[in-house]
Amino acid sequence: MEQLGEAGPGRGSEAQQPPGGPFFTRGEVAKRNSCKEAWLVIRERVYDVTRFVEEHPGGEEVLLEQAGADATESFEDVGHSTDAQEMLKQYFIGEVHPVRLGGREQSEHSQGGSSSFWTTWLIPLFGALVIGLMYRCYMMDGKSS
Ligand code: HEM
Repeated sequence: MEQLGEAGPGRGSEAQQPPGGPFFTRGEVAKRNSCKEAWLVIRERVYDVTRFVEEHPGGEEVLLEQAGADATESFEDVGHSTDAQEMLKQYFIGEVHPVRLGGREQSEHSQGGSSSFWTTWLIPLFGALVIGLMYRCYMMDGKSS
């Protein structure tokens, strides 16, 4: 709910052409999937419809079914009126941020890359050191006898 406060000033006229944030991941939206908190994604924008669920002319069930998910298709399939499109603004809280998602995926990849670097180089290096030491001991043994 803390994001609601943050998003407050962004409502109204700014919601039509949001300036940028706040941004939410689809994972964050997916957690808001109950009647206590119901968020929807419509055209890459995030809407908090918690207080609208009971007022929805199409019934609360359809909204709760879509809560936490991307409702773009269902919203458009119904052929909502321009009034309904206008109403969206009231519930706008932010946008889905694909860059942030991409960034996280990338960093996971690079982390995986660095761990494979260690397994690729450190283990063989350690093995070579042990073999070298064993060879040296073997040679010294040969010399002493
Ligand atoms: C914040 C999102 C939504 C808003 C503001 C909204 C608003 C409205 C409004 C104002 C109506 C009255 C008819 C009209 O003016 O078009 C309506 C009807 C309806 N809505 Fe929504 N709606 C939303 C999301 C959804 C979603 C996600 C679904 C789909 C599952 C849905 C399904 C329906 C249905 C089935 C009707 C009844 C249509 C009819 O009686 O012909 N709505 N909605």
